Amino acid sequence: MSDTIYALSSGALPAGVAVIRMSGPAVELVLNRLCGVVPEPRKAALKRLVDPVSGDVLDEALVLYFKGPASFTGEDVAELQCHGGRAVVARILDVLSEFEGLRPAEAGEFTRRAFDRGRMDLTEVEGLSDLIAAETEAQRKQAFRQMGGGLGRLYEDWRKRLIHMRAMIEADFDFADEEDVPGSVADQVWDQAEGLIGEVDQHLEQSKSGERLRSGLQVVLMGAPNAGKSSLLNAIAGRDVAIVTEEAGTTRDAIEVHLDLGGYPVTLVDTAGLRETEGRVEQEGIRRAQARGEAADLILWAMEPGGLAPDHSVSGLSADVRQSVPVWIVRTKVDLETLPERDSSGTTLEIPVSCLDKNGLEALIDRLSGFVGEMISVGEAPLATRARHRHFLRDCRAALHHGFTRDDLPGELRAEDLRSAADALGRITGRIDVEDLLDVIFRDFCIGK
Ligand SMILES: Nc1nc2c(ncn2[C@@H]2O[C@H](COP(=O)(O)OP(=O)(O)OP(=O)(O)O)[C@@H](O)[C@H]2O)c(=O)[nH]1
Repeated sequence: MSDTIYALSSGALPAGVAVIRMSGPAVELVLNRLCGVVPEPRKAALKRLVDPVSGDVLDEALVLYFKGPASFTGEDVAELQCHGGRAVVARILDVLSEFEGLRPAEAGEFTRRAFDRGRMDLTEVEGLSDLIAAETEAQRKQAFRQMGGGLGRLYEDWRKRLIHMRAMIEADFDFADEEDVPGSVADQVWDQAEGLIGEVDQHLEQSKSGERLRSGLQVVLMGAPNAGKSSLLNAIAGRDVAIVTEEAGTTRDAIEVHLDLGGYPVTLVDTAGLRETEGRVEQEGIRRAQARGEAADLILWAMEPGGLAPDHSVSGLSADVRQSVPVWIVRTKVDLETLPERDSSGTTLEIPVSCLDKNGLEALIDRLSGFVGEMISVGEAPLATRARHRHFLRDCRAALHHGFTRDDLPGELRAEDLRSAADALGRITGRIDVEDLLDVIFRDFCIGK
């Protein structure tokens, strides 16, 4: 019999209300001892909680009981909605710890029990984790949809189709008689498999947006020392995040701010100015700046009047980065100069900005929002949101493609490819052989969830 677990499931104390949650076989006994009765399932009951040993009244709380399996974990679950004072919560947790068979829950343990009892598949578990971590509206929507099973249903539908295809081929082996047109069932099946390859490809392509939305876009400020990068970061963030001085080489380590641009998450990164230097700390800062630039979704290259463009700077961007990452030139400190007419034939976008009088700032933020909206265009279709999903989708596609193209192989071997493709999808939803993945997935959860 499993332990009964308990934890404070609500946030930091003190708070108006705190929610203490319990799950496991001893829940009914605990409720009987604490409040003298097990309330009717799913009906809130206002009860005095009493320490069964001393008879002290601990608090007056709303008690909710969910009889398993109709509960979040599938076990008997109770929620004590008590006053959110530190001493109140500490005393109730203390009293719970005295019950035999009760112990504090580990991080993510309630959800892990829900998964183990088949209440949620792995994509739903991940959706729940993302929902708790969501910082912007678009992230919230995506996570909520995934938690509701949208993604899991898509993969389950594909998996069932694959199982059906394999069954058709196997039935064909078993009942083949010599008058049948050879290969006709198999041909139909492999036509369907080809269709599924197309669906997987399309899903993988669209899912780039899903992953970007989950993790946020990286916009990295780069340029020569003193070009005005930190000032720009502060101006866009609307607060003093990075230190600004007249001294070149002020910023050493990368500094991040999280922005919500029209509901989409963006991490804006300030980096050390790029130049040749002997200073070991500054060299390390520049190495980190280059690394952030390589991983960026967009580089904003700050260039002060008379400054150097990325291609001409002493320690500018490598050709590789220039090719793979879009770069916008932000002409900083434009309050100091009259902008010369520039040749508009260049392909790099140039945006004039002054952090002193805020000219051009709004236009820059608007352009950024537009860019982010284009990079993360999510529609209503469920999207893969993790590298883990992509990995197994590629395995699925590879197996299907192998079976589809190798018509020189015996039918049994090709049918095996259908099984491998279905198994790869089963690993995404957790129906198949995922023990090794569980610790990684549940590691991100907080206690009480
Ligand atoms: N006039 C004017 N001065 C600015 C503007 N933006 C920044 N500065 C000044 O330029 C200097 C350098 O600004 P920073 O924002 O620290 O530049 P940085 O590129 O982060 O510098 P490093 O950290 O050394 O790489 C400071 O003295 C700022 O006050 C601007 O829009 N107009």
